[in-house]
Amino acid sequence: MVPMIELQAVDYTQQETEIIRQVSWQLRTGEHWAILGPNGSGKTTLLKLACGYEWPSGGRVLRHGEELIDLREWRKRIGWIANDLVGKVPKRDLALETVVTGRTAQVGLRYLPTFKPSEQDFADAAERLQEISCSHLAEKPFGVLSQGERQQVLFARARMADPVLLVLDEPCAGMDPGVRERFLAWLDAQLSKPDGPTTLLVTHHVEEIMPSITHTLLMSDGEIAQAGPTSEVVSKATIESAYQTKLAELRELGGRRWPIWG
Ligand SMILES: Nc1ncnc2c1ncn2[C@@H]1O[C@H](COP(=O)(O)OP(=O)(O)OP(=O)(O)O)[C@@H](O)[C@H]1O
Repeated sequence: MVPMIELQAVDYTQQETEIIRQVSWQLRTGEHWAILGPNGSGKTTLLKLACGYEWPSGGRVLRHGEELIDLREWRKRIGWIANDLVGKVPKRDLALETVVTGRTAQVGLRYLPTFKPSEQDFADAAERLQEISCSHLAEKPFGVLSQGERQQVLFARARMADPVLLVLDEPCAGMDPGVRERFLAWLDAQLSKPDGPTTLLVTHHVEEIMPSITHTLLMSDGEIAQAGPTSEVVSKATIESAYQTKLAELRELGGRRWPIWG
């Protein structure tokens, strides 16, 4: 099978600083990957290169085996759920209205003069919420939702564009442990579905790599330190080396790996 995305010896330099060096990696349709790595190691830059928001300074990025594709069309098929999006959604827009805006690249339904959703758009949005067991959120203003519920609504919104790839950039940042655990259990159930979209999850926390996220890529100082099955990549030695700190133990429990620092 031709990879959905293939990076071949990719370099990325800005202001004479090498941010990404000689990165080669393949993402195949249906795979779910976690992207780990210390602050500033190049995770977001790698995603931007893979998704076509930045151009490499050297090497090649292939999408479905081709280098030259219409990037505007390609980007439309990527659901990128970043935390800055949460801050951009008007608080009084209802969850259903927020999901509807997944048909455009913008948020804020009441402020989009050129986008007048049809009844079918609203019906599709309701279906997206129903698919992920979140119909009860439809009539709630986005501003009153918990952080976990906001991520669920943005997930449904991303699915309005029928994405081939979902990118979740630190979705659990700022969640309390209960909200986080419920969100992760829900996410794991979504990603375990056979028709679930190919997914990349950026996180700083090893225990957020749920069993459905079968592959992990570890960035270190602009290079891939390791990439492959989560069970091989996420080990005590690699985590200690990546974060330059001691682990007393990396405990396996419930299909997840829990670091005990110190
Ligand atoms: N356009 C740019 N110009 C100059 N430096 C940049 C640019 N984009 C990124 N960098 C630098 O490249 C490095 C990698 O940034 P990147 O955002 O990819 O890291 P990250 O692993 O996602 O970090 P974090 O975990 O803190 O979000 C950082 O040192 C950052 O300051």
